[in-house]
Amino acid sequence: MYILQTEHSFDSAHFLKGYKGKCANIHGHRWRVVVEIKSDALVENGHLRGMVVDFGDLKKVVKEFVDFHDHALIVEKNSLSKELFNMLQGENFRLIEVEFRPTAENFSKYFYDEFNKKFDVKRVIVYETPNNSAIYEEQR
Ligand SMILES: Nc1nc2c(c(=O)[nH]1)N=C([C@H](O)[C@H](O)COP(=O)(O)OP(=O)(O)OP(=O)(O)O)CN2
Ligand SMILES: [Zn+2]
Repeated sequence: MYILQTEHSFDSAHFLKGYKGKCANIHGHRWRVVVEIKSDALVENGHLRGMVVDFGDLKKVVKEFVDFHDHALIVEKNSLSKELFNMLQGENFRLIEVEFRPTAENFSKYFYDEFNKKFDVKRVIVYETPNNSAIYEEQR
């Protein structure tokens, strides 16, 4: 099996509602998203011969979606009061509401599901800090 790997990072804030510790406060990370795609075969003809996919095409898709999350406050749905949420938006802060608690684990599945729409994804690794990461992959 061939595996291609690419990565892109975004800087954003989050907090973990109900967490007993410092991560309950709004704080930021440089989130590093590593995407691996897999294939048993390579393209046989044409200008992509010998490749799984063109790194350029893979990078473009990963960069575009990951960049959407840059410089935002990522908020789990219903974890802020409607009033505060609206006030922050009223101040033009960029909020991204997600359906999940914004942990590294949940982000790894979130990115896996997104990129798996276009590529055969082996796994996604999300680094929340340089030393801590979560991996999502599906059992075969
Ligand atoms: N399994 C998980 N545990 C934790 C997650 C997570 O996503 N999955 N997230 C957090 C917090 O978001 C937190 O930001 C991480 O904190 P921490 O590991 O303490 O990282 P720091 O680099 O800030 O630690 P220092 O010791 O202050 O350097 C918590 N747990
Ligand atoms: Zn955090």
